[in-house]
Amino acid sequence: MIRHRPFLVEALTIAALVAAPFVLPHIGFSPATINRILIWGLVGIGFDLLFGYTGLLSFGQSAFFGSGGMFAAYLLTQTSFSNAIGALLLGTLFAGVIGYGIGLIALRRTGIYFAMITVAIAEVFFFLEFNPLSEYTGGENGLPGVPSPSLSLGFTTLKFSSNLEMYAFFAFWYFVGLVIALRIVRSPFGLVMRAIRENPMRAEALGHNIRSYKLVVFVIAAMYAGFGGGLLGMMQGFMPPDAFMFATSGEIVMQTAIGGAGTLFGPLLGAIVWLYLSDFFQTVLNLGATWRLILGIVFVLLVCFLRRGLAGAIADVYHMLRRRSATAEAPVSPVSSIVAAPRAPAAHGIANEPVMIKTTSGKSGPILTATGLTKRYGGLLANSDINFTVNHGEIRGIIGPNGAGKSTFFKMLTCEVKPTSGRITFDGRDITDMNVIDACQLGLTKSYQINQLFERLTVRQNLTIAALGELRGKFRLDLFRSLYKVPKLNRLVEQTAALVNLTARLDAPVSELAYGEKRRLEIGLALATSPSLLLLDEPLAGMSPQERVETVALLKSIARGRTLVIIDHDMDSLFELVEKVTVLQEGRLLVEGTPEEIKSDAKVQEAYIGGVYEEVA
Ligand SMILES: Nc1ncnc2c1ncn2[C@@H]1O[C@H](COP(=O)(O)OP(=O)(O)OP(=O)(O)O)[C@@H](O)[C@H]1O
Repeated sequence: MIRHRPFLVEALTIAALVAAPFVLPHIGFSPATINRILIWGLVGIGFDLLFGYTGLLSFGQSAFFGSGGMFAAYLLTQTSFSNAIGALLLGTLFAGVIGYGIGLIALRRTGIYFAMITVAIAEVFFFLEFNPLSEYTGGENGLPGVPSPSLSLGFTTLKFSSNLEMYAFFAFWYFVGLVIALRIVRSPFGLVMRAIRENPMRAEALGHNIRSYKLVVFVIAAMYAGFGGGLLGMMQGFMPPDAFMFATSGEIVMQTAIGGAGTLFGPLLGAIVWLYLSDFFQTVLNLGATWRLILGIVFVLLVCFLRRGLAGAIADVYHMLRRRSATAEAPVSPVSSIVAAPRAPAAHGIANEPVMIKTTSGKSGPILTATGLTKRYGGLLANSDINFTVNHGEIRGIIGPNGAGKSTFFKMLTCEVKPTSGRITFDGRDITDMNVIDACQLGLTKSYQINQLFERLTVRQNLTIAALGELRGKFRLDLFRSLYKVPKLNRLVEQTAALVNLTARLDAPVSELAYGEKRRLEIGLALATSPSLLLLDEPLAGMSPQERVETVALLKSIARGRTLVIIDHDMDSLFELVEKVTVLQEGRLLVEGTPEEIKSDAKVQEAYIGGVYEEVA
């Protein structure tokens, strides 16, 4: 087991920051380069939260770096404002406000389209700086005369003018930035960020409003960049216009890739390598313009051979050594970053604790009603005029040949896709026009036919992500709250793991699970949202005969006191589980009845002639 050592990372960082200005000059780093590394490292922390933790690749950080820096420099050089730290913070705020506006637009798209929008935004800001706003930014001359940082204590003023004094100032802010980021990644908010990176579709289906989470992270990254821009102006005594250049964004991306994304320290390590090599190639080897070519080749080699970057490689070696030395202990699960997500303390005697996952609690009557449900994909009628009712506490099966429209039907019920016509009522509310996030928050969710897990996280983290949707609602700005401190979280996670028989695998990464275990986790994710109605889409799909027997037994125990609708092609198993069966064929409801009635129904036999039913009947 990996023990979580509080403040170990922080303590090591302080030690490294204190030692760096005395050690690095001996291996060829100039004092100015060391200060620059800290600035890039700090900007990179914000970028890493956005890219490494949330999976959003932005090429627009130069816009915020330049805006925050110019704003602070303008205050200090063109107005009577003389408080250096105040100017830095106002520049940061300015970058955050711009980040909010841009985030609202850019985050409407995902993937490559999001990245391309950020490229365009960086270019727009570069143009604005040089042309319409040159009166404020100095255009191609930038803003000269930015004072070095100082701090007024009332009785005296601390000035940070020499390289070493400036280093102390920058190192302090780097540390503050790091501590803030560490708090964020260790919070419930931080775990949702990783869920978005791994599988945004599933994060939404588990009730998280991922658009709001992404916007907050985008603003945070913009603020880190804006603060770094302010520091750059103070370090150089001049705010350069090239802060706005696209190359600035590119360097942040490359340094993070070299150092290792999703580690927080990666950008700093990347900056060390990048700036050292660029200094070395230019000033020591006098390579002229060729230095860019060599640096490019080094970048390609590093990224190809260290796919998780330097920080990832260091973490891998560290965990390998720990695994070797801990032969007597249970196998250690590799973590995906230097900063392992905190492990909640183990629950004791969970059998005696109050049950966190909702059961039907004695309600009766319909929980879900679908009326005239129809879904058309272009010319194809996937579902046609389906009327369907499920009562509280009922276990319903849905069968039908391949392509009968079963999965489409589930997608409409959970509000993943909008029906072309018809209405859906859940627990007395019309949910037809609702989205999947709100449907999950209401207590309606499903497990997927093809696993939709958070592959690079552990089983515990997977279940925690699902439980957080239930316990925190669709969005909460708990950036600085510890995961340990979310009430009831640990109990809900442990009880869900027990229900799907994964207690012994809680700290294993999903990528190490056997297929049958992954299928159980798929069900566990849906269960951890504590649904009032759980839809299971082919829970037995792809399982071996032995796994099927075990999973059917598991489903029987889950079914107790719950309302379930289960789709499966394995009719023997399904008929063992359910009280009533609905048969779909070619998008239409063919017939409903008990398993016995369905087995002997002529229409069903005809629908399946030559198909699955004939084989199992
Ligand atoms: N997004 C989509 N766009 C276009 N057609 C779709 C889409 N999703 C499903 N379909 C079509 O709708 C029909 C019903 O598909 P659906 O997946 O709901 O069937 P199913 O009964 O779940 O099948 P299976 O048992 O093979 O999973 C199929 O013809 C399928 O090709």
